[in-house]
Amino acid sequence: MSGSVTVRVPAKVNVQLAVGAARPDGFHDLANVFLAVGLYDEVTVTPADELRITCSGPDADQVPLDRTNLAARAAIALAGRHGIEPDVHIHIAKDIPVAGGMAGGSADGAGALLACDALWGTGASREELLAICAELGSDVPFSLVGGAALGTGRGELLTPLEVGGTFHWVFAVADGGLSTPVVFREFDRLTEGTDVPLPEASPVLLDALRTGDTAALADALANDLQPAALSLRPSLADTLSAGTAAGALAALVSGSGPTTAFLAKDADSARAVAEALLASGTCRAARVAASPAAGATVVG
Ligand SMILES: C[C@@](CO)(OP(=O)(O)O)[C@H](O)COP(=O)(O)OP(=O)(O)OC[C@H]1O[C@@H](n2ccc(N)nc2=O)[C@H](O)[C@@H]1O
Ligand SMILES: Nc1ncnc2c1ncn2[C@@H]1O[C@H](COP(=O)(O)OP(=O)(O)O)[C@@H](O)[C@H]1O
Repeated sequence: MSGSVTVRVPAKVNVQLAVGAARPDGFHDLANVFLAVGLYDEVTVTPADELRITCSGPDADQVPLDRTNLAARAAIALAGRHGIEPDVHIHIAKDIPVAGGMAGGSADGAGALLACDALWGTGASREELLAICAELGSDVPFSLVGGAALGTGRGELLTPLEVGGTFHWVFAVADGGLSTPVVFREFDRLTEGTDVPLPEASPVLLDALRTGDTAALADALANDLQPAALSLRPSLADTLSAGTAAGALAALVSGSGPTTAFLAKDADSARAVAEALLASGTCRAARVAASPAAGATVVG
């Protein structure tokens, strides 16, 4: 066992996030239409005397460097199944906003899993890798597969989706994160006493993805967690308005937030919206990215 393996893993945006009522296990059934976007973390694993994690990048100080890190949990889970010690140095080059509703931790979990599988020669099947991903978190299987997919159950049961074109996005990064369980709890509070419908994917939205129709996708974007994220962070309404005023076709909170996502007509428009968002002072950073993006990929 020698050398290192590096895996590149994309962020995601949820183009539709339909949320059902809370289940007895505390999770919510979802119709979660994931789209991988071209913002990436890179996870590098190198043999070491013991499990160790380091992280670089603008948000590195917000990433846990102990065994709660999803990348560490992935290495431990794979090693445990194959009767080996998870003695690796995991380095995360983090470009995905932390606690931003873009599945950065999930990306690192999927990336570390694929990287350790290659480093250790464990030869895990795709099914085994996906099963470990689902144990790590609801979003982790999608980080492995990328592209676009419908996630049902708590989001971990994936059906790949066809995407017929390139979509151009701007992501406005907020100051500070939002906790995913806290946002789901706020959803429960806001929907208390109402009949929460069973979550279902929108055929119109799936068709817009399949045909690569940006205007139709803009009309169909939907996030049931958005009212909860806005209730917890009312200032996000200003960011959403600033992006649409700058020419975005549509705006929504990405997953549990607080990152906000703006769908643009084309790459030039995306750059203009990003500049206007930054100038508006309603976000910490504005990032441009195209979709779909490939899932976790060994790059070195
Ligand atoms: C909301 C979504 C949308 O894709 O992601 P983010 O926007 O936060 O990235 C996901 O459902 C988040 O997935 P993930 O971040 O993997 O969550 P998990 O670790 O599985 O669960 C964390 C907590 O979120 C809540 N949770 C998560 C998924 C789900 N279907 N129902 C839930 O109620 C539960 O309180 C759970 O304890
Ligand atoms: N590798 C990791 N990168 C980022 N956060 C991680 C990681 N492992 C565990 N976490 C924890 O997961 C929380 C959620 O982070 P993240 O996955 O970036 O956001 P989100 O769930 O909103 O997409 C963080 O606050 C952090 O405590």
